[in-house]
Amino acid sequence: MERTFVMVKPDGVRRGLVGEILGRFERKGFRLVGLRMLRIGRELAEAHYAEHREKPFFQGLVEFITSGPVVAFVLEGPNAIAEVRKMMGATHPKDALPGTIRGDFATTIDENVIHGSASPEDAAREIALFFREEELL
Ligand SMILES: Nc1ncnc2c1ncn2[C@@H]1O[C@H](COP(=O)(O)OP(=O)(O)OP(=O)(O)O)[C@@H](O)[C@H]1O
Repeated sequence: MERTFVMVKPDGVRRGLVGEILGRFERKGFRLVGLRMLRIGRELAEAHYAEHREKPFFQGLVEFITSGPVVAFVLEGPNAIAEVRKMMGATHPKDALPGTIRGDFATTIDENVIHGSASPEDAAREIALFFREEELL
């Protein structure tokens, strides 16, 4: 059984897509093991996106992810990391197929609605950044 970290970004929350997105993962059969709504601070944003620190879009990315509440959650299930990324669709919505979350709900790369861990190492790091052990049930 594998766990992954997922986050509905500020654009998804603002647009009222939380229920739709959580519902897709629940209907697929993943188990929700942790859930919180929060406004990300600059420090957490920079830690979460540390791998992109040198990229030209880093400042914009931090501004965006701190611009409003996000909904962060942990899902558990077989191959959860890869399956969730499949359901999210490609990072750039222009490449995301209809039927995926980004394919159905996003048009631009800077506001692409959802984040999901890319690897087991990322999942462990991101879950620990957002949740205490006792918050995962
Ligand atoms: N060229 C870009 N311009 C603006 N934002 C970008 C660009 N490339 C990536 N991003 C933003 O940075 C995030 C992380 O990029 P990454 O390449 O890790 O994609 P990802 O792993 O599919 O996305 P995420 O980490 O959000 O799940 C993207 O989701 C997007 O919001």
